[in-house]
Amino acid sequence: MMELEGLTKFYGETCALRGVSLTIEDDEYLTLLGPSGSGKSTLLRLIAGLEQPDSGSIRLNGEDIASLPPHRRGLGIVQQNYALFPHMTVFENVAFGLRWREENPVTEEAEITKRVDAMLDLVGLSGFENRGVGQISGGQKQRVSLARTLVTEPRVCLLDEPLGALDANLRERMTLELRRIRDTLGVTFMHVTGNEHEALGMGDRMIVLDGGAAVMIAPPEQVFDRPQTVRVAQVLNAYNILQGRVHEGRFDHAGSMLPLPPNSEGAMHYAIRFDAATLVPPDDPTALIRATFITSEFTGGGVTYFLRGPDGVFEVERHLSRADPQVYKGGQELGISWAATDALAFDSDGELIVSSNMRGAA
Ligand SMILES: Nc1ncnc2c1ncn2[C@@H]1O[C@H](COP(=O)(O)OP(=O)(O)OP(=O)(O)O)[C@@H](O)[C@H]1O
Repeated sequence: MMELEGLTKFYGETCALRGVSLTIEDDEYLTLLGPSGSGKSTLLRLIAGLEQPDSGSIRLNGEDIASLPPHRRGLGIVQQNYALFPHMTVFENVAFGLRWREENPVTEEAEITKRVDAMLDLVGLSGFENRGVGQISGGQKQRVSLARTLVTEPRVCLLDEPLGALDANLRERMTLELRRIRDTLGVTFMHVTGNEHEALGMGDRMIVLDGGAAVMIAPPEQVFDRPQTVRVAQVLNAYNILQGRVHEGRFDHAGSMLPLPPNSEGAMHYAIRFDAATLVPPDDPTALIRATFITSEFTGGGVTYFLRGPDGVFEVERHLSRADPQVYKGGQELGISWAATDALAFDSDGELIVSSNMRGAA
C-alpha cells in the first residue's frame, strides 16, 4: 500500500502540486487525468524520487521512502520517450535492469535469459530479442520500455503517458495489454494520461488533477457520471457546460429555459453529456434549445455533431450501432433535446448539486 500525504511542490513561484493526499492499494490500477500543466508528471516524479517535495510524505508499506534515492524505492517508471539504449538489442535493453539493479542483481546468464524471455513473451515481443532498438516500431519500443521496467519486479509501476506517442489503434491494443499484464503480475500501476478515454477505460480508480490539486478521486464510472465539480466535467471533455441561473424552477441559459434535476435552486452551471443529447427538428416539442449545425466528425462507432448553441459550441454524440448517420447541412437550424434526469447542476462554487434521483445518491 502506498500512502501520499499532503504532497506539495513549488517550482519558484509556481505551485505544481498542492497538498495531494491519496492511498493506493496493492494491485490497484490508478489513472491520473488532468489538463496540461496540472501536475501529473510532478506527482509521478516525486513518487519516483526524481524530485523532492517541499512538504508532505510518501510511504510504501508503512516505510517512509521520501528520503530514499530513486533506485532504492522499489519502483519502476516508464517515461513517454522510452529512454532505451540505442546501441543495445531488445534483449539487452530488458536484461539491463536485471543485471544492474541495486538489490539482488541477477548475474547468472541462464536466469537472465529465462526472465527476459518470459517478459518479452508477456509484452508480445518474442522473436524480437536480437533486433536493435532502432529497427522496431514506436509501439514495440514502448513495450521494450515496459518490459525493461517490469522485469525488475517493481512494487509500483509508474507510467508517464506511456501511450501518448502511439497511434489510436496501437494505443487501444496496448491499453488491453497493460491491464492483462497487471492482472498477470499483480503489480500496482499509476498511469498518467492526458486522454480521458484512456483514463476512463483503464483505471480501477481515477485521480483528476487540476491546478496541482486532486479534485476528484473515484472509480471511472463515478467520475464520468457524477463529476464532483464543473472543472472535473470540463477536464473529461464529455459534457456540454452551460452557464445561467435558476428562474422559476428552470435553468435560464441565454433565454432557453432548461429542466433541472430536483433541489437545484442555487445552480449556476448546467451540464449535459454529449451522448445524452439528441438532435431533433427545430420545432419539435421536445427541443430544449435551438442550435445551428456546424460540422460532424465520424469516430468509427459513432458521429459527433458540432452545433452553435445560444452561447457557444454544443456537441452531440450518436452511436451508429442502430442507425446510419444523419446528414445535416452547414447552417441548418436544429433542436437539441435531452432527459431532465440526465442533466447535472453545479452551484456557484462549481460543486455538483447532488439530487435525490442520482444513482447512489445519499
Ligand atoms: N522543472 C520545472 N521548472 C519550473 N516549472 C516546472 C518544472 N516542471 C514543471 N513545472 C511547472 O509545474 C506545473 C506542473 O507541471 P507538470 O509537468 O507536472 O504538469 P503535467 O500535468 O504533467 O503537464 P503535461 O500534461 O503538459 O505534461 C506546470 O505549471 C509546469 O510549468
